[in-house]
This record gives sequence, C-alpha cells and structure tokens, in this order.
Amino acid sequence: MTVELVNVSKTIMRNQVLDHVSFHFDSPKIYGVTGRNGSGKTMLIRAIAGLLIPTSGQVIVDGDVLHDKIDFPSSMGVTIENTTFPRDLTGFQNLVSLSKIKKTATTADIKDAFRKVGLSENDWNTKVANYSLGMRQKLSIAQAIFEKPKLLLLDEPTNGLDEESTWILRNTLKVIAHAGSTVILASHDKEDIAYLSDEVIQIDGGKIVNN
Ligand SMILES: Nc1ncnc2c1ncn2[C@@H]1O[C@H](COP(=O)(O)OP(=O)(O)OP(=O)(O)O)[C@@H](O)[C@H]1O
Repeated sequence: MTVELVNVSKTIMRNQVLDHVSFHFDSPKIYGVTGRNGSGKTMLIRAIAGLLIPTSGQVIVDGDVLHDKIDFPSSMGVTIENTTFPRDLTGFQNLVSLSKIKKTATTADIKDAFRKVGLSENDWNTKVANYSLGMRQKLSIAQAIFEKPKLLLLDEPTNGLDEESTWILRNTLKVIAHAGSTVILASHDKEDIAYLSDEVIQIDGGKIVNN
C-alpha cells in the first residue's frame, strides 16, 4: 500500500500540530517515526489513519484522497494510545466481536494474532478487566494485526511490554512488513527505531526535519 502526504498541515486551537508535511510511504517497509514529546508523531499517525482531517493538504492512499473518495485506508490496522475494550469480555471475545464487523478474519486468524503478540491461551480467555497494562497493549496490537492489514499504524507499540514480549513483537513486525505491508510506527524507544526501521522519520514542531 502506498501513502502519499502532500503538504499536510493541521491547526488545532491556533496550535500548528502538523506543518506542511510531505512524504511518500511504500511497501514492504517499516518506517520509524521519532521525535520528542509533543512533536506531532501521534498527529501524523492519526492523519494517515483518517482520524484527523487536515486543515490543508492531502493524504492519498493507493491513489485515493482521504476524506474525498474514502474516509479511511481500506486495509488498515491501527493502535492509538489508550485503546479501550469492553472489560467484561475476554480478549478473545473482544476480537471475535470486532471480526464480525468486517468479516475478513477467522477465529484461526485471531488466535494467530494473539500468538504473534505473545498472549497465551490462558491470557486470551481472561476478561479484559483483569488484564495488566502490558496485556492490554498486546491486545491492542493483536486487534491491529488480526485482519492482516496492508497498512499497519502503531503508536508506541512496545510501551509497557517486558523485554521478552518486546522482542516477540519486534520480530512479528518484521515478518508482517516482509509479507508486503507498509508499517509505520511512532516510538521513543531508540532500540525499536534502530532495530525495526528501514527508514527513520524525525519529527519536530509538526515538521519532518530529516528529509
Ligand atoms: N486533543 C488535542 N487538542 C489540541 N492539541 C492537541 C491534542 N492532542 C495533542 N495536541 C497537541 O498536538 C501537538 C502534537 O502532539 P502529539 O500527540 O502528536 O505529539 P507526540 O509526538 O505524539 O508526543 P508524545 O511523544 O508525548 O506521545 C502537541 O503540541 C500537543 O499539545
């Protein structure tokens, strides 16, 4: 999947959170977006996901302009900070209920996604109310990958993960990219960026500063 940002700017309450961002994302590749707190990483991810409408400029996904012909990229998985899930359902029940919306994934795909993020069968049969922070993070990533999206957008994916889980996830992301997807991840973690990125995007004050 290709994503083209053409002069994308966004102003929220006089704060310019994205400032004339132009970039071409391609597959199969992992893009690491990095920058200090408040630099605009999450805003960039949101704009690509169709969750933020630019004040000016365009986001073009596989040739289609977002908020014109389409509202969201057609094949997309996304994690945004503080994703919430119904707490009385198990992790497995949560993903089964999501899979009923688009009908693009089987229960085998869901179990496969749990394994790929390091959630055990015991974990995925536990109610989300009893999940730790790291387990919720894994569920959020499983939610993003279970439909095998062509575009995967991840905001701080290793936040809250222990070392073993971090490596399981990093290897999973490499496999997903090599299978042909475009992966864009925002991270503060230097090791995430160094190990995962085919291309690094440094952002500051809503601008890409390394291109
Ligand atoms: N809901 C909001 N309304 C208005 N401004 C916001 C909102 N959320 C974030 N901002 C502002 O947008 C700018 C970019 O924020 P963003 O969340 O993209 O930063 P970030 O690089 O992801 O930061 P962090 O590393 O802390 O996650 C900041 O100036 C922030 O104050």
